[in-house]
Amino acid sequence: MPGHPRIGRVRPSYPTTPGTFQVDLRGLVDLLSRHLYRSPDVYVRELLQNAVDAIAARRRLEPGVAGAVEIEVVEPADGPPTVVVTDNGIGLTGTELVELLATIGRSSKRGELAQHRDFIGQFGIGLLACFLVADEITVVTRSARDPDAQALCWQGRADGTYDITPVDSDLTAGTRVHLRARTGFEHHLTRDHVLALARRYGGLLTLPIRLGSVQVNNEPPPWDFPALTMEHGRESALAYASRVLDLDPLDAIPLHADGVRGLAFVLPYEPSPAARQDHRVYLRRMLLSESADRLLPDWAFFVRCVIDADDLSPNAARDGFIEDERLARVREQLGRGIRDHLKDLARLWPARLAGIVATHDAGISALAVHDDECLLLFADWLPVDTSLGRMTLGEHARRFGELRFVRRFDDFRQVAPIAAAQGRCVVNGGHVNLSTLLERLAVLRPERRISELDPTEIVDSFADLTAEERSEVADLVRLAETALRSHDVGVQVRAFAPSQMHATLVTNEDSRFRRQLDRTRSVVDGPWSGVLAALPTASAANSQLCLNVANAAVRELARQARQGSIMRVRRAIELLYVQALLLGHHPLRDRELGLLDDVVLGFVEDRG
Ligand SMILES: Nc1ncnc2c1ncn2[C@@H]1O[C@H](COP(=O)(O)OP(=O)(O)OP(=O)(O)O)[C@@H](O)[C@H]1O
Repeated sequence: MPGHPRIGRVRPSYPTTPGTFQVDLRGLVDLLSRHLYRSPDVYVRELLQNAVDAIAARRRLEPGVAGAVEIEVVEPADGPPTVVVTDNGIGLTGTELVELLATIGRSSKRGELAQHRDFIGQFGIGLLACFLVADEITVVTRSARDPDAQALCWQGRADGTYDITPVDSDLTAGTRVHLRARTGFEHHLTRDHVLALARRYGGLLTLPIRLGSVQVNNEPPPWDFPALTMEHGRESALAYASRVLDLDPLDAIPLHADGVRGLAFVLPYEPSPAARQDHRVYLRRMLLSESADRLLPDWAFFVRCVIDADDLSPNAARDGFIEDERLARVREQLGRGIRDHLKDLARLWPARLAGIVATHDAGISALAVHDDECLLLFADWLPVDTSLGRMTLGEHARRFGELRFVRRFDDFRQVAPIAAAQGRCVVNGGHVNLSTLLERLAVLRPERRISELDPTEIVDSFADLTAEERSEVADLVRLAETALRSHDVGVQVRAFAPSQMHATLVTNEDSRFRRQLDRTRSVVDGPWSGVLAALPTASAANSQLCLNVANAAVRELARQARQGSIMRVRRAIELLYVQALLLGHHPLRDRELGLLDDVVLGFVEDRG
């Protein structure tokens, strides 16, 4: 029938009964090497881990058995190097060889046994890492479960085939894994390389691990150093960081959490905000990763730590832990430990804490914007620029009590010399995030009396002139007002320090916006020019040129104004206005540029 497939009687070329998945082992190993493991070197970690787990399993059977792992490297002159790893662990029976070694994803360390958490492995894929460096894995094993067990040899090949044969072996109980380097991977199996890898991965294991006659693990773990509050412990920790992490840290912090111990080192440089947290993590004293992330709260970006965990679950790539409740709890506890240590520093070694915050203030500030806890922890140690120099917020609070800040860098530049001459401390809130942090701190710590300062307040605080002084400058004010009327600027005369300053231009937020708008109007064409033209222009009420009668040149100008030197005074006023604009980093509009041009031309012509 058209449109319907025909059911024919021809036998199909594929099996029609239920089957089992087949695995293309080479494809799987390629996948692991490219996407799961960072380097073929992980094969040493997987072999050591299996040996340690096998000894743990044997100890369940025979508590107190002395475990040991031997590594041997054979480097023949005319062939690829071979690595042999021997343990005296539980060994494997013939059935276990088929079920566990030859079944990908099958592990003896899951289920009921895993509850005891003696084992490091759990996924049943670790042994495959050996195929990254060898085409064949040979396992000779004798099970410790049966005193009469026969030694067996399992040979697994990268093409997915294996065979098992009984063999004669000197192995009493345990397992011996032989690997011969694949072409192109010889380097990974050379003696020096294997020794370095064994030290890296197994250097802190408690079981004796030997490569030939060399004991691989003879170092105490860093978390066993004497208390870091004791100078000796601190020195050992810092020396460890320099030797193992290639780091010269600002401080070492002891870490403790449920089933976790370790040290955190404060970085001596500012890490990029996007950088990963590269922590060195051990699982039951076996190195899991040197670049684990997400172990600490985000705010602790300035430390790098070394930890050993009993109970956290590694991810399949073994470059970190699985994100679960246990990890979340440990992260919280480690964060608390770091915070407590910093609080202790504030009390006992304030100079050390000041050094830490001085190095990491940009990152700390960025984080504190969203994290009140971080803000409160570090606030007193954050450095700020003030009209009286750089100091920490804590020092500011001790010296001045109340804190006044200006929001913009340009306002600070304008206000700082005047405030400094008056002995007033004004904080520059123009640094990234600082005014936001100060506003938040004002809410969190109201007793600190933190508030924004409008730059016009500075002028308002200048003492008024006496009646006599006022009459002396009356002509100057009149002339100046006339000269600047077309620029929408009012004029005041006051006496203020520093006396070298001729004048200051005081503007508020509104006039700054309008000034910016005026400037934009002059450069915008097209449909927007009509919209911009309809907006109001800057008004005199918002900008005030405050002339400083304490300045000798301004007093001379007042004298010349009284004598009627109208043009000269006018030109000088215009010059002082443009100078004040430039000092305050105000954008110059076209007419102010024209003014500057006129003034310069006037001087040139006078000279001519
Ligand atoms: N040296 C050994 N002694 C005894 N049994 C072993 C040894 N090496 C491997 N096995 C057995 O083979 C199984 C598979 O090992 P494999 O390394 O592939 O995975 P795993 O260690 O269970 O888990 P993971 O993938 O997390 O490492 C193990 O669960 C264990 O039962």
